[in-house]
Amino acid sequence: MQNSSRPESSSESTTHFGYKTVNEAEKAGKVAEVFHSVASRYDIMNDLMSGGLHRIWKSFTISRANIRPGMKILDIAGGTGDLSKAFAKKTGPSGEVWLTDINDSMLRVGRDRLVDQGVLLPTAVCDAEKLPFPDGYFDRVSVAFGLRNMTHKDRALAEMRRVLKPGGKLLVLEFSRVAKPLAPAYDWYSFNILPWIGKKVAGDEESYRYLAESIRMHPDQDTLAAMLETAGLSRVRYFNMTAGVVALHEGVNLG
Ligand SMILES: C[S@@+](CC[C@H](N)C(=O)[O-])C[C@H]1O[C@@H](n2cnc3c(N)ncnc32)[C@H](O)[C@@H]1O
Repeated sequence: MQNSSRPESSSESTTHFGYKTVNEAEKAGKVAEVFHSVASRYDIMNDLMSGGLHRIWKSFTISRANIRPGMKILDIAGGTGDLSKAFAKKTGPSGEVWLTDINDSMLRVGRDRLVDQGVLLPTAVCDAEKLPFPDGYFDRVSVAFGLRNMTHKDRALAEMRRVLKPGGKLLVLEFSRVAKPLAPAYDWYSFNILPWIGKKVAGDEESYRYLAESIRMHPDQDTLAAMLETAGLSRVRYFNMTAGVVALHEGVNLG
C-alpha cells in the first residue's frame, strides 16, 4: 500500500504525503510542519473530532497492553502523552515509561501537561525509524496514531520489534478501513467537517485535510497485520473499533 515507485533505499524514492506524491526526503519535514502547527490545540481537537471516542480507543489499548508493576514501556510517537500517563499509573514507581516523539513541539506540550499533573517521565525526541534504545529492552512498545505518518513503516516496525524483550508485545493503534456501508458518511465527515473544525479551532484547515487523506493512504487491517509479521512479530491479531474507523494491532516478539 506504500505509494513508492522505487525501492525504499534510493534517495530519489517517492512516497505519499496525504494524496500528494513527494520525495521520501521531503515527507518527514511536511509531517513535522503539521505537528508543529497543531501541537498547542492537539488535545482539544482530538476530543472534538472524535467526539471523545479516542479516549475509549486508548483505554482498550491500555487494557490489551496488560501492564504490570515494574515493566519497561516505550511510547513511540507519544505526542501529548495520553498513553504514557496511563502506562505510568500501571507500572508504578518501579517501572520505566519513556514518552518519545520525533516532534519537539508535541513532546513539549505532552511533557508540560504531565508535569502539571505530577507525572515525571523520561522524555526523548527520537525517530521511530532509528530508535536510540538497546535490543530487547522493553516489555511493551506502543505507537498510537503515529505509524501512518512515518516514511518507512517497515523500518519503524522492525525497530519496534528490535527493542522488545523476547515475549514483549507491540501495540499499534491507528486509523484503519471503515466498514463499507459507513464509508460514504465517513468520507463526507472526513473531507468536510474535519477540515472545517481544524480551521475554526486550530486555525489550520490543511493539516486536517492531510489527516483525512493520510488515513485513506494507510494500509488496511490485513495489510498492516502482514507488515507486523514481516517485521518478525508473532501471534499477530487485530481488533476493529467503531466499525473499523480505528484498529488495534498487536504482535509478540518471540525472539
Ligand atoms: C496524531 S499524533 C499521535 C500522538 C499520540 N500518540 C496520541 O495518540 O494522541 C502523531 C505523532 O506521530 C509523530 N511522528 C510522526 N513521525 C514520527 C517518527 N518517524 N518517529 C516518531 N514519531 C513520529 C508526530 O510527531 C506526532 O506527534
